[in-house]
Amino acid sequence: MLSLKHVSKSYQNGSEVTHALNDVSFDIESNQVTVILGPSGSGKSTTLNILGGMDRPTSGTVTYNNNFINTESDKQLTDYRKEIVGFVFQFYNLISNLTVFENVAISAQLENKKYRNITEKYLQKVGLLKRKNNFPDQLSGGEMQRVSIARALAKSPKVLLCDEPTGALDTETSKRVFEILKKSKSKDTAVVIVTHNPLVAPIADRVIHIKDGRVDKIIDNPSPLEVEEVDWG
Ligand SMILES: Nc1ncnc2c1ncn2[C@@H]1O[C@H](COP(=O)(O)OP(=O)(O)OP(=O)(O)O)[C@@H](O)[C@H]1O
Repeated sequence: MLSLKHVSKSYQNGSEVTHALNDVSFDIESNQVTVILGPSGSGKSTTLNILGGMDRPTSGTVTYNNNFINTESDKQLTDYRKEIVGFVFQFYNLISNLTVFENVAISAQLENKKYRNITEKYLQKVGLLKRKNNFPDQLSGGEMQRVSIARALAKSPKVLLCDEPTGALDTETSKRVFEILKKSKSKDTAVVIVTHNPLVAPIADRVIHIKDGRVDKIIDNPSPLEVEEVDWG
């Protein structure tokens, strides 16, 4: 579905060049949770930005359903981000002067006139319909993250990209978020979770280990664990 082939990415600041990714190749499949795992500075965010069409590789190719997204125009890349990708960020990125309902509705409206029903459906799915008239600062961190997942899902993304989605949450709250993310995979949707936390690996169908900007190993897991079955330490 989504495929990186021989992707390298360098950043140039003045005379200094940082090689963030070196010859990275892997596939992301729908109906799977893929965890991209690696220590700080290993290149995870760079990988996610390239998968999400927010950045282009220095060399190599990125394809979505066999279409090259690395060579597309800015307009096509914007369409890809808008129509195909949903994002979940570590610090939620909710709009503070909009209600929970409005934060999700903005995203639902992008694609459908029935945005009220869609918004309520996904708020229900993350267990927050009754908080729809609250503002983000009236919610806990875990609740804000669940709203941000509802917002991402409301546009029916084919690829849900999550950057350290539980990085700011305690263990119990994180488990609820992972349960929702795990349920979000479908035959039409791939879920990608970027994290430095190796405890997340057992819930994934595929784990891509990144080290020093390279793929260290790729592990396919035919029987991933349920969130409740994992020893979270
Ligand atoms: N815009 C940039 N300009 C220069 N160097 C960059 C830039 N973005 C990332 N880097 C460098 O690329 C390397 C990989 O960074 P990246 O953010 O992808 O790692 P990461 O695994 O996501 O780290 P973390 O878990 O700390 O967020 C690092 O050495 C980083 O300093």
